[in-house]
Amino acid sequence: MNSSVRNGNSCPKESEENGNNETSETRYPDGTVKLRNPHIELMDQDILYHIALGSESHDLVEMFGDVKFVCMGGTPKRMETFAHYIMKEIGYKLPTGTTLMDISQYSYRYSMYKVGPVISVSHGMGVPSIGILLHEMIKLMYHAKAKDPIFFRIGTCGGLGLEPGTVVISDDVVDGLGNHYYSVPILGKVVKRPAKLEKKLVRELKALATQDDPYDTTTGTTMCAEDFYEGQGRIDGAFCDYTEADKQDYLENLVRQGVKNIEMEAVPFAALTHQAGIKAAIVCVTLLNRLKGDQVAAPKEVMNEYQQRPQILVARYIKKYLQTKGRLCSLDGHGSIAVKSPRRFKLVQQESQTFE
Ligand SMILES: O=P(O)(O)O[C@@H]1C[C@H](O)[C@@H](CO)O1
Ligand SMILES: O=c1cc[nH]c(=O)[nH]1
Repeated sequence: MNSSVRNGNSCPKESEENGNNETSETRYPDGTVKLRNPHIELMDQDILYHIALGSESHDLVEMFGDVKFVCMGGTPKRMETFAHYIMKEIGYKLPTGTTLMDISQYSYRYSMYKVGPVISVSHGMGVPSIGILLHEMIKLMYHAKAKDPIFFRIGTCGGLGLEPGTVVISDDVVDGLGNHYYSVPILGKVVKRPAKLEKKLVRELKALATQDDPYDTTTGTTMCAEDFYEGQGRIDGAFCDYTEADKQDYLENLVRQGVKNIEMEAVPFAALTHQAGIKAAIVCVTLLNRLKGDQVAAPKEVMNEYQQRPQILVARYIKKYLQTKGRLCSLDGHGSIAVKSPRRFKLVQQESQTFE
């Protein structure tokens, strides 16, 4: 098949690309998500196959209408852990005798938990896997009529010149060719979707890192690779046709271009949330310094502790947001929010930045 590049029409015009593409094209005035797909509303039902939900089989407004945050990360275990952690952090109480359930368990693909206004969902590894999940999560937010949802990726990565365990908030993303867009072959042509993250959200997250954190939190460009081994310049895959020196040159060149970390989902995550007009951020912890090696060799306990770090930062954001909105957190255990009178917390007073 002849593959050509479809330009222009597929990329929003520059005027649409300020901020997070929050134009009348991407949001309804009440903050609910607008789908840029005319076919969906003409369908009798929309089956969200990979998360085991459907617009007719489930009351999605009742189940998910209160969602404010969609947090995703690679593994089901991390996202189950995050669900329990955020439950404690926001003071959410489950009804007596109940436990958290994996809402998508019968998809046998992704795992999803809901804790009041927070969804915690696994996305698997790599671009196609997170791409499919993003289509279905964006449609879920649309069907649920959730207002102004914010998406987070809570991930792991390889660092470039950073101490292992450093938290990186992505302020830009590139693919393995240095492109700032998501290239998707559609109907035999490559469509380019700008991969953009909202800078304000990056600054708000960075401001939540404290001097007391026993690790660094930094911002920078994230490279999204198509593969863990050769795609990230490793020499320990099943195949390798380059030398250690070639690899070192490549990684050092990335550093000169401002790349701080390498993972495998940043580009579709930034592009599809941007396309949907959804605020989004990527927070990853480095498991190793790629300038010093390829093997992920940290012991399990160390790795588990590292993985909590992005969760801690995102939980601070969620707590602060709910505090600022006066919604922390007399949750009644049924997914609805009983609003408490707003309290101004020390953290809110200390920070000069406010949430919209
Ligand atoms: O969120 P995770 O830890 O899955 O992110 C990175 C990128 C790939 O999915 C995976 C490779 O080990 O880890
Ligand atoms: O080096 C690493 C570590 C975690 N995840 C990646 O994609 N790369």
